[in-house]
Amino acid sequence: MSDTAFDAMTADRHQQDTGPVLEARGLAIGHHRKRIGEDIDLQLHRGEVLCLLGPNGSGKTTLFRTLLGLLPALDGSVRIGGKPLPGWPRKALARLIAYVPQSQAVPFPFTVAQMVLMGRTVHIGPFAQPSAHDRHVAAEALEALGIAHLSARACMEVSGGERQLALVARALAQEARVLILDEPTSSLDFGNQLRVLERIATLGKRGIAVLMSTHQPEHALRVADRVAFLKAGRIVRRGGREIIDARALAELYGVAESLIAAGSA
Ligand SMILES: Nc1ncnc2c1ncn2[C@@H]1O[C@H](COP(=O)(O)OP(=O)(O)OP(=O)(O)O)[C@@H](O)[C@H]1O
Repeated sequence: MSDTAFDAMTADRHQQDTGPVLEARGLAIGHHRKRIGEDIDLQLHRGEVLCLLGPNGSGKTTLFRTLLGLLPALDGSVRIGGKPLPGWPRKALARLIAYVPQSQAVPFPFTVAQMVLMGRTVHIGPFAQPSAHDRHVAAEALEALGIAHLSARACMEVSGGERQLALVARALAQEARVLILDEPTSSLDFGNQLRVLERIATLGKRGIAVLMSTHQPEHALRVADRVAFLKAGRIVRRGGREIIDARALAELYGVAESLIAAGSA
């Protein structure tokens, strides 16, 4: 599909706001053909922040990677913008969806600014250099996450949290319509957690669809329009923020309700 055709198609979809931008139906997920989850139905709409909560090993990352086509669906289907995932050309998908994985080593000596500028790759022609606009967007993303001062630093030489902020900045620079963020605040200090959450909420308001996982229910309470609980590879509960209560969390994480109540006292 040409870029122009793709733009026309997605612009048209956005105007009409037809259906979910991302949808899974009866999805089974796993590794090496071994199922770790099934019967997953999920819909993500434009301008919506959907938070996935679930214990360690419940399948959040596996689900994200399957939704992105990085792992094969073992059953069921994934549709992006109404079209089956396997029908999407890789490049078009890369322009539409940005993914921030849980942790990512950066083995090459890129600077933070260069890495964030890489978010623009999907907008730049095969042998072209980044334009002034590309640099501007990347600089804005660095600014938005409060890491402009790290621009010239090597990615290998910044802290894990700073690198995580740079990865979120790279996703912002990509200007994708769908963001999939795997525990985007996991190694951030309190202030940076709030900064990233605030950014996520803003993106939602701007019409970007965000699917994120978190181990902190209070983060979902801050930004989520909808919440889904994933337990042993199945969505066991879904709804608005109000589904996050002590009893539901106790059941999800297998701890006593009194322990949760004590933690929030
Ligand atoms: N590459 C792999 N090969 C085989 N099994 C895997 C692989 N990656 C993950 N798993 C298994 O799949 C299950 C789900 O893992 P996954 O990483 O999706 O969980 P998660 O909910 O993201 O966990 P966490 O909250 O700890 O990040 C786990 O049992 C895990 O051991």
